[in-house]
Amino acid sequence: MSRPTSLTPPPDVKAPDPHPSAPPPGTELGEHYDGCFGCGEEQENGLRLRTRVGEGVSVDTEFVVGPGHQGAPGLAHGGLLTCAFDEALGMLGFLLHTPAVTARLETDFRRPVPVGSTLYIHAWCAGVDGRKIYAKAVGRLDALDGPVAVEASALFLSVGFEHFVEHGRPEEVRRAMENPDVLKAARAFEVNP
Ligand SMILES: CCCCCCCCCCCCCC(=O)SCCNC(=O)CCNC(=O)[C@H](O)C(C)(C)COP(=O)(O)OP(=O)(O)OC[C@H]1O[C@@H](n2cnc3c(N)ncnc32)[C@H](O)[C@@H]1OP(=O)(O)O
Repeated sequence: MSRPTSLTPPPDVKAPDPHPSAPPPGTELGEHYDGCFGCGEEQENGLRLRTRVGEGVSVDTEFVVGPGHQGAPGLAHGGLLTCAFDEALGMLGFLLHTPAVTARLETDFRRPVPVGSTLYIHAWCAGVDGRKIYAKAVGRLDALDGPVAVEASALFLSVGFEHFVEHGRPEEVRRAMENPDVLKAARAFEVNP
């Protein structure tokens, strides 16, 4: 089946406000699940990214590129850079108060990202149209106003928590639901849409 390719919201769609219960700017959003490759503390080989809430529906994520993230010698692997962007963009759902999954993600690599550098990723929501969440992100090298190295555009789709329960391997889903923080987040989304 052919899919629309546009990652731009329809012209009448405006950037949304954060949900009233969204944490204020400056708040560090913890890991959403300890086994997550992007942010989980228990994921041995993961990126362990940390994300802070920005103004409006936006977040800031830092990716410190280490020797374990190489593609070419001394340079970050493009797939891992895309992963860091997916993680940052995925966190926007928490400010909109809806669990959401990536449907489409396009990454533009503008400059090589060397090992030892920090990528400052700023991600924001450009619009919400029904279940569709249009999001953008830019990653700058070594400073908040550093040169642009990577840009991304994405379409996320809001899903219910049943998406994860139905599709995830039962062992991990069960273990995640035993974590009071995950359970609390799931309940908050369910009772306070
Ligand atoms: C228990 C622990 C919980 C922890 C929670 C943590 C959450 C955070 C995790 C964060 C981790 C980081 C993030 C991650 O890594 S998320 C992991 C990577 N993503 C996935 O695994 C998602 C896999 N895909 C799906 O599950 C389904 O395809 C989804 C749910 C996305 C849509 O299937 P669904 O049956 O629901 O919807 P639909 O097919 O009727 O489509 C609806 C509309 O959308 C349009 N459309 C669809 N696809 C595309 C596309 N590719 N391009 C353009 N448009 C697309 C479509 O045309 C239609 O438009 P319209 O005709 O209405 O105009």
